[in-house]
Amino acid sequence: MASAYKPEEARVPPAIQLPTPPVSKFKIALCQLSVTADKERNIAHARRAIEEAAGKGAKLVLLPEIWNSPYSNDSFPVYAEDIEAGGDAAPSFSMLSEAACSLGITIVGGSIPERSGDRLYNTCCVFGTDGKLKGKHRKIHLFDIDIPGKITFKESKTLTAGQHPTIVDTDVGRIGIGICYDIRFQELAMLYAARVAYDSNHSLIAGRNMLIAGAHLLCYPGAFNMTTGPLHWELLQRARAADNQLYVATCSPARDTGSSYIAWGHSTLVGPFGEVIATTEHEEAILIEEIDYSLLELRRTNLPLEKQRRGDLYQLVDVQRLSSQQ
Ligand SMILES: NC(=O)CCC(=O)C(=O)O
Repeated sequence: MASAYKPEEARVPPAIQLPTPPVSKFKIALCQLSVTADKERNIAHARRAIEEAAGKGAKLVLLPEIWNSPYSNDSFPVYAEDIEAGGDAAPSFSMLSEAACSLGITIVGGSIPERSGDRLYNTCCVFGTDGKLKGKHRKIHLFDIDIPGKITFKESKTLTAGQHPTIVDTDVGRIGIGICYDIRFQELAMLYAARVAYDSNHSLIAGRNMLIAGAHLLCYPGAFNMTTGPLHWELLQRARAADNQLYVATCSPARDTGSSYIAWGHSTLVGPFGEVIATTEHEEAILIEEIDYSLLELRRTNLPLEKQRRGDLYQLVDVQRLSSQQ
């Protein structure tokens, strides 16, 4: 007997169109920066890199995970900034806001240690072309791993995990944000990619730094390590891009073999077919590449995964959304 399955009826609620991005083509810059123990130098160095990227035509600049501080549990409390207080309490944050405004670009500001009350977070701030904060993502999945003889790290010794996925509407499209270890959790990327309208006007869900309905691009500032980096870094980026048929951009600090945590480097841009568009080695670099959003529809027409998804057998559930409805 023929199956009664009708994919277009199985989705609840129905998928909406991918939102039309405000630009079709633009240049993104991945600034793979060297990071030192000198915070002032790190800030000035990042400012120069952003300016150079903008001078070369980048409309979106992505910075690395923890670019203003060494990546260590000893350093996080020392270098942390009070983003909500701003001003002198948050010099890295203030620099990014000023740079975005004066250069007229969007900045996905990598991440910095953030202090909020008695808690510390690993936080990415997104700035619009007016320099205003458009979104703030606190790393949701803390990097706690133990591979004996290779790498052991426990971010949870000092950091608290964020509680919300973050998707931001910018002048260069709808961007889902994750920080490093967040890339391992495919559900987060799927949630960002899901073309499901929860609110009739797609407006912000009350009290949450979150908007759902079809990201064009996922940005992951990240500092993978010398053990998992060679095996997983590119694999995960390509998987997130191919599964969700969108762009994925990552940005790492440059490698410093003298530091306690040695970053893998290899900042990369991946297209919606899972193809590596551009990548770099482990030294300092500013990678500038074009993003062409017309490829999103093309690849989704080539491979109509959204129509073929078996919503009658499995569905992605946003548990926060469900619990806010109860
Ligand atoms: N900073 C991080 O989250 C590192 C993640 C990482 O190296 C991994 O293997 O995952």
